Amino acid sequence: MLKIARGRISLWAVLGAVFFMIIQVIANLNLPSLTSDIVNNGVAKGDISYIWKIGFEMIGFSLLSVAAAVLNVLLAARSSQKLGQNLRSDIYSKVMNFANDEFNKVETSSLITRTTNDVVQIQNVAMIALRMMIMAPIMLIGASFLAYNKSHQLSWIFVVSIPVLLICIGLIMGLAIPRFRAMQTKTDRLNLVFREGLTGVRVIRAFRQDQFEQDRFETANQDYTDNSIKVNTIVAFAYPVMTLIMSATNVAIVWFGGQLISSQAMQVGNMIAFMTYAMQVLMSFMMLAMVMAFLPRAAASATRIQEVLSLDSSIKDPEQPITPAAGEAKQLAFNNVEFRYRHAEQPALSGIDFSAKAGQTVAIIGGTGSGKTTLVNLIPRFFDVEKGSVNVNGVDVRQQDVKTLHGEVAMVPQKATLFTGTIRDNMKFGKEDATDDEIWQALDIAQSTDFVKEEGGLDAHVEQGGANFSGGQRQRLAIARALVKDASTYVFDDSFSALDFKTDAKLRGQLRQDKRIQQSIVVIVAQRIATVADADLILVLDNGKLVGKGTHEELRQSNKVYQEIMRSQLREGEAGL
Ligand SMILES: Nc1ncnc2c1ncn2[C@@H]1O[C@H](COP(=O)(O)OP(=O)(O)OP(=O)(O)O)[C@@H](O)[C@H]1O
Repeated sequence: MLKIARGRISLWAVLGAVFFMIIQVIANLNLPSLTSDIVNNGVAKGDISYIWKIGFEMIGFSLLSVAAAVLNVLLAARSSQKLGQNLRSDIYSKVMNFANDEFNKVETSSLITRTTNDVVQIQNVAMIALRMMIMAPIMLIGASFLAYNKSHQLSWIFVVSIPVLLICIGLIMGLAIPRFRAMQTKTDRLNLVFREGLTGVRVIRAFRQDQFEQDRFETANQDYTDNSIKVNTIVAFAYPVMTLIMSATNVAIVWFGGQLISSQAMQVGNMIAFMTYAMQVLMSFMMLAMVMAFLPRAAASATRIQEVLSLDSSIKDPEQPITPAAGEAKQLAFNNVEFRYRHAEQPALSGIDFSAKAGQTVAIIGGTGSGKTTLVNLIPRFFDVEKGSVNVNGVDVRQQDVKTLHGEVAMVPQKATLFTGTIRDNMKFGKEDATDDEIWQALDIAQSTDFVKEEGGLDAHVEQGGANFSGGQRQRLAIARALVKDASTYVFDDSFSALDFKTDAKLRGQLRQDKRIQQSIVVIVAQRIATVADADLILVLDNGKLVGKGTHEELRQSNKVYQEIMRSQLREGEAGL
């Protein structure tokens, strides 16, 4: 836990909090002694001026204690909130730099729990640490010593009450701690089921799985609730037990103290002070117990946060990045590439070898799961190849600065993702200073002008994930967003499949005529022969292997897989040729 706090919490604020806490405890420890003085020497002897004098001293210590407590709380609250803020920022920027592999290691829902709930646990424990964890030991030692000083004869009461208290605390904590620990994993599960239900709500309805999903959520919810109820019941049980022990201690002090007073072996003031110190001793144990209850849960949270923070992105910048020479003709080359997903037995791609230069279009066609998406994901180095190399503009992608490389590749992923904001905000994603003219031009090529105008132009609102647009419209907006960016390679991963034949053809026609695109390389992943037919180079993939490479005419005449795809589409009247 200390590891994740290091560097994220201000040392000065912590030292300040500790300092004021020490002042508060010293002031609190002085008050019972002054009470005993006022009773023994003032009240008992009727010395009014002594009562005034000690009374003022007591007011002074009380004010000092309050002021120190306020300053301690302020500093502790500030430090713990800052710690939480820094942790959230660090987790977020770490996750943003994750490669695809790391997302497979930690579930997205768990990442959200770790950034929110787990961080709150750390904040809470930091707050408690800066108050109770400092206060309890000082108060325990100070109060025990002062109580013994006030009355040696009554000190044996501690010998009974402290072990009884410790046994009760031990039993309660023994029952509560494992359940406290389980809270985080149960929160994870609850979030996972809730998130899946939310994102898949339409599918759930369409498959009439509402009841199944509801039951699944209820099970997770019930599990979480049962655990919370158990924890709270145990903790609630602690309160009356502690009060009982404290009351019993008080009764014992009054009983035996009274006998000592009547035999003139003790003064009344000393008994009152002893009683207060006894309460402070027992309170210290209770505070320590509370800290112990919070610590395991926070320790579990700290481990979960540390797991994320220590995950190193598998895609790293090289020590000495090579920047492709400016002004040279753009090019893209795959040199005998082999790639395997982590833990996969078979390579997802092997023997991929092709190259393209500025102005050319490379199309990739193949059946479902043949490796098309995997291939294009290697261009912006979302994964590293196992053998061979991927070169963008003449330099191996592994030797380039990752951010610079991403600047060179404009990608339209298979699943179009838009962000909350306006259409303009979304369009500027790849080029912050894009002008409205540039945006309209990109929207025009992407065949989106009409519906964007209908929606209210560039200021039209885009809901979360682009929910207020149809699948085809989202796809076109994602295409336009990529076109706004100045890149040397434009990748369209099955982006035209949601378009009808006519729009698809029009879009590709306009793409070919665009001056900027003419100086770049276009990579199109498609299922339809019509979409790939006019490409300069068509790659035919089958089961991760490159089984055909050439133009439409060449492949049509000699490539069996290509011919089979053509035949199946002609049968279905889909080829559009
Ligand atoms: N993250 C992943 N981890 C492990 N295996 C994966 C992963 N993504 C894809 N694969 C596997 O790699 C192979 C190629 O998948 P890929 O998504 O590249 O195919 P595709 O040709 O794009 O398919 P589609 O046309 O259906 O999108 C498949 O067998 C798939 O199961």
